[in-house]
Amino acid sequence: MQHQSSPLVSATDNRFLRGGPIAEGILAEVREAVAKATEDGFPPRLVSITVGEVAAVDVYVRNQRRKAESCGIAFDERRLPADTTQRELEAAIQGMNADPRVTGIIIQRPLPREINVKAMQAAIHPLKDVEGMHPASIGNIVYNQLDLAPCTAAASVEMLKSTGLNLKGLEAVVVGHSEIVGKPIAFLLMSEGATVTVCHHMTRSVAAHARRADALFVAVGKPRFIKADMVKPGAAVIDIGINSEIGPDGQERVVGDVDSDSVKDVASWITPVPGGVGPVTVSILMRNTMVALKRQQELYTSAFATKVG
Ligand SMILES: NC(=O)C1=CN([C@@H]2O[C@H](COP(=O)(O)OP(=O)(O)OC[C@H]3O[C@@H](n4cnc5c(N)ncnc54)[C@H](OP(=O)(O)O)[C@@H]3O)[C@@H](O)[C@H]2O)C=CC1
Ligand SMILES: Nc1nc(=O)c2c([nH]1)NC[C@@H]1CN(c3ccc(C(=O)N[C@@H](CCC(=O)O)C(=O)O)cc3)C=[N+]21
Repeated sequence: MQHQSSPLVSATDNRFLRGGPIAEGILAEVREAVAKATEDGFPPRLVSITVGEVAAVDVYVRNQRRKAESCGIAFDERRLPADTTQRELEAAIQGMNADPRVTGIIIQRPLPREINVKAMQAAIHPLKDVEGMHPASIGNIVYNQLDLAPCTAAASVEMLKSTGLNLKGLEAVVVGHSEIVGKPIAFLLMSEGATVTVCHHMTRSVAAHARRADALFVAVGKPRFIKADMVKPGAAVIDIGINSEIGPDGQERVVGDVDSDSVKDVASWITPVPGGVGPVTVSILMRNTMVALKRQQELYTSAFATKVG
């Protein structure tokens, strides 16, 4: 399917950090890894679990399937009914943990309120945690082991790196501190040597912090939350928000958290939505799948290797 690109993105305007080429670069490496693993008898397989009907997740899952299949990764979609209990979901996860054909498990958020998402994330075997959300995976990030990080956070930092800015000592401000986006971004940036400030809904003046940022990461979930007067001239602005709204033409459209019409005149770099962090997030998931597979392969080989003669 052809995605409509943001009207703001123009081929000649290099302030816009387009995600497509970065995503493609990552996928090219993944394709090679998939071919090699398949040849070695370890074909990768992802399982996506969705509970109930969640429109916001559909785009994400569709893009996951498309990218997985384009790399040769098998993709199974399990759609469980909205009234699935936590016990039932846990049992399904245990089954996948035990199934050697399953490389990685993705629990699509949001889950119904009755289900404890943290408990479910922890129920996934750490070796099958391709989203980097298991407490053990998060712990690895804190210990500066960065090869398998939460996808959106890793994608956001990848976008910043594509500017060529030196991250050491860079003033970075992250707005939003959710477990899947804001917090892991802060850890990754610290590991890269940036000086990091994290803002959330109790922060007294988000604007005062944001204006000091050389790199501003925004993951709040509110359209046009960041306006031009909150951005330092010359900054890199990484817009992680994915919000659906009705445009002036009465059509539904996807917008980020940054008022890009005004911010583009102040910032040196800005990521468009759509076409920015989103496609890179999905590619990182594929890369994580191959990191997980490699770990499983190593474990299997060391556990069962028999030397004859
Ligand atoms: N591109 C991608 O791959 C992905 C994009 N997203 C998008 O990113 C956005 C954020 O997602 P997610 O982190 O899951 O959302 P959450 O709703 O979990 O988190 C939003 C964060 O924003 C903070 N916040 C809310 N209002 C304010 C405010 N007025 N000032 C400062 N901080 C505020 C909240 O703080 P507090 O907790 O203190 O209330 C919270 O930490 C959404 O638009 C989502 O769709 C999400 C996942 C992946
Ligand atoms: N466990 C979990 N992890 C997530 O990371 C997670 C989640 N659940 N639930 C839903 C949100 C949302 N999200 C998206 C990621 C990429 C695109 C994406 O690829 N967007 C493209 C296409 C947009 C379009 O086609 O309209 C773009 O921005 O250009 C969209 C949405 C991940 N999330």
